[in-house]
Amino acid sequence: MNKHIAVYISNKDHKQDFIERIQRGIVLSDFSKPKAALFSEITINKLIQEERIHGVSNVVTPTGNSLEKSSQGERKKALLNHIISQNPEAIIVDNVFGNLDIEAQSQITQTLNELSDRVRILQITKRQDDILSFIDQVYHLEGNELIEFKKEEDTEIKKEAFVVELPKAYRPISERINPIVKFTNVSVDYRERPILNNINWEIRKGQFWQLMGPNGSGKSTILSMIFGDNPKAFGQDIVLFGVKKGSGESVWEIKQKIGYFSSDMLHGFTRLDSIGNMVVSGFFDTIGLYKTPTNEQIKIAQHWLRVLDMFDIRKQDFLSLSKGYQSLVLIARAMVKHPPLLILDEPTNGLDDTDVRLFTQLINKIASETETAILYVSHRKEAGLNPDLVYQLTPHETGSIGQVMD
Ligand SMILES: Nc1ncnc2c1ncn2[C@@H]1O[C@H](COP(=O)(O)OP(=O)(O)OP(=O)(O)O)[C@@H](O)[C@H]1O
Repeated sequence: MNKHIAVYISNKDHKQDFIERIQRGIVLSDFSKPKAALFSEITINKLIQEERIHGVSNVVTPTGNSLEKSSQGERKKALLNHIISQNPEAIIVDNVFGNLDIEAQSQITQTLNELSDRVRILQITKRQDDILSFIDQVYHLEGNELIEFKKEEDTEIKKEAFVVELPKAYRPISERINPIVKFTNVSVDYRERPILNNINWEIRKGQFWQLMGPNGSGKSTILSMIFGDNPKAFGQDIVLFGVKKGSGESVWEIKQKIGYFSSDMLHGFTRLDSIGNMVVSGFFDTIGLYKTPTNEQIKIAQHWLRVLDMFDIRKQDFLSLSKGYQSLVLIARAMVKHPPLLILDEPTNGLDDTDVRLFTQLINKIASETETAILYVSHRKEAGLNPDLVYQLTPHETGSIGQVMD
């Protein structure tokens, strides 16, 4: 009988180091290299790097696109199929459901269930709800040691974490900017493959939206037309902050009005910066501080640090914080300029249960105390996070159509 193991880790544990120790046979040696394959975003990122260097990858995606041009979900499905085709003795499964839509989650659960008859599975997860049903034993980490994990009653006091009121708007959000985003009959295709079909959607001041849709339905494509410089936006009827896209405004001008946070940002920082500098740098849309902030900007940033209860540790290195606390700092960084729109792109991917609770409280506070509209993109319905409106993309052969759900 196979013994399947889960290790329930928190953001305080160094996941990548832990996985490396497993692969080197230092711990859980049945899952060392080359016996066990690694199903993880770490592997996907490595494959994308290789693809950039060599131009090709032997991992085939369902659309035939390169991994880099594939959606997050397509990449994960392709990697799992590739791993299965290699017949490994064991698989390390890291953050199994991250970025996957509900249907893909149930497909992957079924595939792993079937595999579990012949392949040993080691699951690494930060979310208790994600522990797969066939897992025989669950551990958690204490330092480098594995300790048997028993689900305890949730003894944590669920008190409100952020008691300080949020700072008032730095510059009032103009009454005239409404709607903030308006798409009229927007259609997109890539190499003649239709992705979006006649999208009509508007985001109004202060609204809290969730953008949903299965993997590959075009969520990131929509975001890149709002926030990025996707060339597909040109010639389309997209109005951002009252200005038609492509009519002369620069990407920089648009970004000034948008606060953006994606869980991917947590992997991008290498240089050392203090927590305080990180927050105040949000006024300049730079990572780190290159300009001298005004006294007003410093005051607002300090106010946000007090909201996060991090004022006293503002001089500490940002990178010394856990991923969960780093996310909170980056939300404050996105919010200091009090933008009309805050985009949260898969924000809880990779966070642990405790951090998600804090994160949810901060977003709810922003939704109730500011006039900033929130666009939250995720497959996950986080308990306690309640968007007012959902925009649902449903794929069709002629491209995804969009619908407003209440
Ligand atoms: N530059 C590109 N060239 C070709 N195809 C692309 C490109 N960018 C995206 N696509 C394709 O467009 C489709 C929509 O991708 P998009 O990333 O917008 O989906 P998504 O809803 O965000 O998916 P996920 O939830 O998996 O991240 C996918 O099939 C993807 O492969």
